[in-house]
Amino acid sequence: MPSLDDEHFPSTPGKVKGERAHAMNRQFHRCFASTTTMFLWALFLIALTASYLSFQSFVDTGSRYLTASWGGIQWEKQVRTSAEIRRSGGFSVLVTGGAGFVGTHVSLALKKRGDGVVGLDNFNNYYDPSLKRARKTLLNNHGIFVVEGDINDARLLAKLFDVVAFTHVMHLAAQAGVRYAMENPHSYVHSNIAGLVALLEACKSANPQPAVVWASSSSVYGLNEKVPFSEADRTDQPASLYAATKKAGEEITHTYNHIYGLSITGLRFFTVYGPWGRPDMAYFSFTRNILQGKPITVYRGKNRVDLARDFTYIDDIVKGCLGSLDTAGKSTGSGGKKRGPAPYRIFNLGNTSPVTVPTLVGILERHLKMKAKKNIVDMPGNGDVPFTHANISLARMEFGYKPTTDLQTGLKKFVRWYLNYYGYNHGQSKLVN
Ligand SMILES: O=C(O)[C@H]1O[C@H](OP(=O)(O)OP(=O)(O)OC[C@H]2O[C@@H](n3ccc(=O)[nH]c3=O)[C@H](O)[C@@H]2O)[C@H](O)[C@@H](O)[C@@H]1O
Repeated sequence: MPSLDDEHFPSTPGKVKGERAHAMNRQFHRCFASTTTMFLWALFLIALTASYLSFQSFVDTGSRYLTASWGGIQWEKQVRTSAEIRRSGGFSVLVTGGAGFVGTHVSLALKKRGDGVVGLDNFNNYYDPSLKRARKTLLNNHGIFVVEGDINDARLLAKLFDVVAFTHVMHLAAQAGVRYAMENPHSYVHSNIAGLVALLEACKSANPQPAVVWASSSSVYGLNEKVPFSEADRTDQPASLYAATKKAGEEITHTYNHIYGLSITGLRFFTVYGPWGRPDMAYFSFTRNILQGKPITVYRGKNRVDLARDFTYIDDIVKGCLGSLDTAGKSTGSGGKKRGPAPYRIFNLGNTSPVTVPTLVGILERHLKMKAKKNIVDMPGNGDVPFTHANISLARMEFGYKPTTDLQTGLKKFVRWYLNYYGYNHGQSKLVN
């Protein structure tokens, strides 16, 4: 049986040898030529990719400089002027989340008493950014400059500390909202973990180091059932990713206090509400829906028990924030080196009188003079906790914290603001959320 080779090659042995060698030579050349071509092509493609990437980074860098909303002599002047202290013994405070709900109120209160204030806000679209812009205008009208930028931008933070020797940082920038964490978990890690670390890095390196007061949350109590919630209670059972990032923040700030001597105060806010509030919160979205004649969803706990919150009015929270700043105590480090122990404190800032969600709806109905269309549904497993209730004795002892506004009074002020801000067209033209 002829082999395959015999079929392909002539039968004369000598010739076969020469022909075969020639053929193999040709094969080799062809092969070599095609390898070289492939190699050249590969080189060409690598060069093309590299030049594309460097072009992209050139475009990015270029556009960063073209579109950067910070930097320059005029910008620095605005920052410096805004940070000017106008009372003896006053502070210069960097307020992160400056165009946020609590940030706006705290900034105004600080400015009013003569402290210097610079806001920092990234104006993200978690909720209607036009509300944040309106708050910014309000702040500008009171001589407060709000820098547009992200707490994750280390260069911006370094620049701010370069321009102003901030005595305090009121850190309120965060991804808020308990239930949204299921939709966009990474935004919580980005702002509440990475952003917090970026901020603490800047604070620890600053010379002098500022004292840091920052917003933790009542949600850290998670599945804790002991009431009222005291600072020493368990906080190792968070019910939502949001709560977990706030709890992580308490641990992270502790390490910066321990290693670098940063003065740290964490404030556990309890469901803060009021004028200029957050449209994603229940009292706000209920008001909008009631005015628009749309239904509202009222969650109900296990065994048909109503959910309850220790709703806390914004003016009381502001007093708590200022009291915390006033008693913060100094950071001890400088240039990233600890010089001695610094204070590390955590306080509840609540109202101490929980109110059920249906009662909240009833109060809104009375203030709005309209009936709500209620859909009552069992609380979905979305990170919510059935109730919150603050023990505030620690804050009372430390800086005389004493909330004075009940929900009825506070919601009346909120509704007045809401109607004034959105008008009687039920907010349809202004609200996005
Ligand atoms: O105290 C806190 O630490 C937290 O307070 C609020 O979180 P939450 O108490 O859940 O506030 P809302 O979203 O306004 O909800 C209030 C109550 O209304 C209920 N609710 C909410 C939305 C809704 O459509 N229906 C409804 O019944 C919730 O279950 C909850 O019991 C804030 O949104 C958080 O950012 C903050 O950290």
